[in-house]
Amino acid sequence: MKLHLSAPPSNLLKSNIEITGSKSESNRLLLLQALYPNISIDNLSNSDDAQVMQKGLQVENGVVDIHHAGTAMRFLTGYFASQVGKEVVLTGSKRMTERPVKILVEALRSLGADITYEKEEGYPPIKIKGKKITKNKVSLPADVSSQYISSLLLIAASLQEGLELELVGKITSIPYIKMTLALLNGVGIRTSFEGNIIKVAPKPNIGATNLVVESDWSSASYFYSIVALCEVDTEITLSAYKKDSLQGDSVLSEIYTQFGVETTFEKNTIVLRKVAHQQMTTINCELQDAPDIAQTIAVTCFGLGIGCHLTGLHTLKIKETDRLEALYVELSKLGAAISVTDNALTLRAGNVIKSDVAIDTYNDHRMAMAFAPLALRTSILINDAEVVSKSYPDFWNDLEKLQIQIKKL
Ligand SMILES: O=C(O)C1=C[C@@H](OP(=O)(O)O)[C@@H](O)[C@H](O)C1
Ligand SMILES: C=C(OP(=O)(O)O)C(=O)O
Repeated sequence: MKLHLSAPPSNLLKSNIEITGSKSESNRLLLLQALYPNISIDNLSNSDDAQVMQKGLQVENGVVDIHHAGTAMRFLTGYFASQVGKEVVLTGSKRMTERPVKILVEALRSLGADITYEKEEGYPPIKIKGKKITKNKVSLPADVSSQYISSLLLIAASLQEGLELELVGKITSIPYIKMTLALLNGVGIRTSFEGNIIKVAPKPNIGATNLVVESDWSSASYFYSIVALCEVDTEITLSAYKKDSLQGDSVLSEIYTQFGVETTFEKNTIVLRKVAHQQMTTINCELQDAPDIAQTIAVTCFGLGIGCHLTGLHTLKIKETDRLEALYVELSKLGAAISVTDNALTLRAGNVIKSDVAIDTYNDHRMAMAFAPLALRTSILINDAEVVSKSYPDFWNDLEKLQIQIKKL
């Protein structure tokens, strides 16, 4: 599906949007619920990734296809490795077979798990024969993906002796590890995280516990970008959010003050308001803790004609696509002066934005959603726009509630 997006010349918006639960929190809680059936969950994510996770958890034997869902791939690897009597082949989309799992597989093997590669060493598909895991100490590199660590932490309390992890190297995407620990604590599991050691105490059972998932902050990022690109007094209200979020991407509320977006927490909503402000020429942003909002921020800067230097982006190359390369190609098509390295992106201030450029999305939901707000500055086309369903199936419907005109071509 190819979409043509445009907006009327005056863009002063006022709107309310409801976003469903965080896909990261949802996929963690779904796994915990499979281990501890007394857990109930409200405001689950309606994303494809949460759906494949739910389906995957129901499989006892056979093939589990998690499509593009990185968290499902990594979290289910730990889950099936520790489920005695279950035997599955875990696989996914073509891109998923290029996203590494070796660090996690080696950590699980050193704990006694039975996992073998079906094709290429280090990558899905993998065959997992569930085993009782009795060892309780493992050390693993922490600088490639936090999802390997979360995967181990999520099964940790269900193991006989609990688990102690030693994290080696610079720890990446730390808020996601802290989110996992906070959710474990939320269901009554004891944990500690000191220096590079994480300990999780064993917990065979959990009593009736209800958890409400906060809505997805990464999805909120596209509305931050829209408000930044709109006129003063534009106001978008998003629900349901809270100030003490577990999601690292909530740092958006601070980052976007630089673009004149003010956030107010009112009851269970956030109100994003465009205010008059001094526009900067260039911003610097370290995103090691919030890699999923890099694309949104780069495009906002381009739309505003602001330069940026974004760092801490080393994990972007192994996500749904090589996001650094994809940003380089697509922003260049629009007229940007951009350069990227293996872990950083630099955009020069003051570009003219070319009209009617068709943005390729590379099977990456965030490419489609990050570029959509540019419709407020010029008309733009989005190729394979259905990719958004990975995290935000209602995205285009919600965009239509704003004054963005969407035509299917
Ligand atoms: O644990 C999670 O829910 C996630 C962790 C991050 O991955 P990395 O730790 O691989 O950066 C993030 O990019 C991903 O969208 C979700
Ligand atoms: C990287 C992402 O997801 P995952 O790694 O879970 O596929 C994302 O949603 O931006």
